[in-house]
Amino acid sequence: METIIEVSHLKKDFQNESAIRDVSFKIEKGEIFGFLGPSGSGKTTTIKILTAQLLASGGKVRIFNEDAKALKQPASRSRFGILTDNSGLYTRLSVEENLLLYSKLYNLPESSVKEALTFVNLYEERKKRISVLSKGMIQRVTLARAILHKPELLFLDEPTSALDPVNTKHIYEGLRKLNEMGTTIFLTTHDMAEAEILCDRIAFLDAGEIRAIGTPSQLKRQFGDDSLTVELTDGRKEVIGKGAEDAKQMFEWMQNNLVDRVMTNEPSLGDIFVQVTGRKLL
Ligand SMILES: Nc1ncnc2c1ncn2[C@@H]1O[C@H](COP(=O)(O)OP(=O)(O)OP(=O)(O)O)[C@@H](O)[C@H]1O
Repeated sequence: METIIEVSHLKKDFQNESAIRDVSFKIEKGEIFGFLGPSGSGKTTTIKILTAQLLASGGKVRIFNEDAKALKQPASRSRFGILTDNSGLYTRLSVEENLLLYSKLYNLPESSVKEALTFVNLYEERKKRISVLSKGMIQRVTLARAILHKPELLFLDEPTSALDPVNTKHIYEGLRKLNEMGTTIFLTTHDMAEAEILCDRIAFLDAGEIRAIGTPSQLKRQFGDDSLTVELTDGRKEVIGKGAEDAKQMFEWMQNNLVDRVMTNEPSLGDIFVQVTGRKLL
């Protein structure tokens, strides 16, 4: 396995406030890794440090096995893409003109613009000026710009925060396709469903610290119980475990055709977040 991002003991202090406290994690090539945390937990600060837009107060960040500062070198620029809320688009130019400028910067063929605009479902609106676009459309143009050069590594800060459900689904499908083609993705979100749908692994961030980290199913196993709720045809609801006595009881119900539905009692990511932080993910 090839490690693409390695963060050790990362710290960031702003004046008197500690925004990131001793954060460590590794991301392997081909992963979609999600930083899940409420507002103010340190997601944007982390992504800014990882993309060399902000200096850390302590710790180490290595991207592509080099110090994160190397991302500023022209040779590294084509290896990654970033989506953040500061769009940096030329508002008087059209969607297409903005992307054509970027395609020239990266020496890409013009066809890359059509491909990226189709990816974000904006090809039909390519002639519109940035100044007349909605927030969600601007987010999609910024995403198109981030993926224009099919980077090896993509940083996405809350990629669907301004999108409607149809475009959100479209973007999820596109990101999965990009990932299948080899792009490693680091994304931040406060949307548990998004983390569960997209991410291979998740870190729960709270007040600048990672409280839990793992695949969604590892986290559910670690923090959940493995009981089952059995709904019986006579209307009873019984909770059973996985021991021998419970298995015998289940067998008996099944023999007597009494089982209507069986459901696992695994916790949602939201339940786990409440369990590890003591507060809700809003
Ligand atoms: N430039 C700055 N100066 C001072 N404090 C800052 C600065 N940037 C961030 N902070 C503080 O650091 C903490 C983490 O902020 P950050 O923007 O990383 O959170 P977040 O998880 O991305 O939140 P959101 O989901 O609302 O974007 C917050 O308490 C914020 O006020």
